[in-house]
Amino acid sequence: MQAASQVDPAMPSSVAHQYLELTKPRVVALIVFTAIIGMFLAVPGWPPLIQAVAGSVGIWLAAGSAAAINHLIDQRIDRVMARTSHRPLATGALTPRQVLVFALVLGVAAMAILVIWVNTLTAVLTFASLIGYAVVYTAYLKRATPQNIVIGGAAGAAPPVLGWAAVTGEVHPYSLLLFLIIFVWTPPHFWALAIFRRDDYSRAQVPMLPVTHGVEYTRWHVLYYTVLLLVVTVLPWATGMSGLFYLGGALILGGVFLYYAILLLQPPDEMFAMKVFNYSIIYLMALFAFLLADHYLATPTLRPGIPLVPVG
Ligand code: HEM
Ligand SMILES: CC(C)=CCC/C(C)=C/CC/C(C)=C/COP(=O)(O)OP(=O)(O)O
Repeated sequence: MQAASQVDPAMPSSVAHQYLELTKPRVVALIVFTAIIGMFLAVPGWPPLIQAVAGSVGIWLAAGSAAAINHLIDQRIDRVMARTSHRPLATGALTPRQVLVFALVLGVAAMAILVIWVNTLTAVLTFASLIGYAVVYTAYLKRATPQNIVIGGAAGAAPPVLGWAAVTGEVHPYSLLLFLIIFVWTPPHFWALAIFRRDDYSRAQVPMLPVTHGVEYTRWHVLYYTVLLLVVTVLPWATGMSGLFYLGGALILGGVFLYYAILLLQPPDEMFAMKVFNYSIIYLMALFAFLLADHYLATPTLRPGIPLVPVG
């Protein structure tokens, strides 16, 4: 079965659809979702409208630009791997020049929007994330070390910090907790998929963990990071950022993730790794939804009252 591909390769696709495909729309949708939750958590009521809307659009365009640059740099790899062989550059539907111009237009528009309507701090941090993913991860780490996605995960984990900074102009310690959650979530998210797609990576000579260290080793590392994730997701409650409603949700979602990770050690079938991968996406979406719901529903008295920073 074809894993989470964004365009059915059997269907004729419009030029607009090909450009959309370059932006990795579903991945970027979840990235922007986490940024928007960061904005809502940053303030007691509603976040300021202009900064919130412009911040979301700017982060979305920047992430789309980074994804398009990833397509450009990864052309050779994408052509070799079954999962990515339908991509616009791999099939020749778009030329490298078209992709470069598109990425530049998105990137420049993102920076202009963030500088003009949001703030310089958000623009600088977003630019750093763009370079972190498009250049540091894609051009270097991905080809250099099986720890590529652990280190490179920092770019994908940045959006809640970007969202928080967009509406407050500061990097708050609480926003770094949200960064930490996505950072620790990334290895089980990706390695589950990489286990299933290991032949693709092996053929493309990309040193992903299941290729360099084997499937068994990778399964254990999915489990280690899932345990760590369960611990890290308690921190928003333990530091007084979120209440018991969030904690309950985090423990249930994390418990299910842990159950999946344990089953993955002796999976019932070959497809099971993809079930873990798919659950990882539902997990992150639901965890951030719990953070948001808790922010508005839970009463402060349900919090343990150990704020990271002095209140007021
Ligand atoms: C270094 C960090 C990451 C790596 C290496 C990674 C890797 C991947 C890969 C290889 C896919 C399959 C894509 C496809 O088949 O087209 C995928 C899918 C996905 N990823 Fe990640 N990911 C990372 C970070 C993130 C982050 C930070 C988010 C969101 C917060 C995210 C959300 C998603 C979603 C929603 C999908 C499903 C896309 C679909 O259904 O087409 N990923 N990821
Ligand atoms: C500005 C900003 C917030 C940037 C966000 C960066 C971003 C778009 C992160 C997405 C992470 C991702 C899909 C990694 C997979 O790349 P891969 O090359 O390993 O996967 P592939 O084989 O599917 O291309």
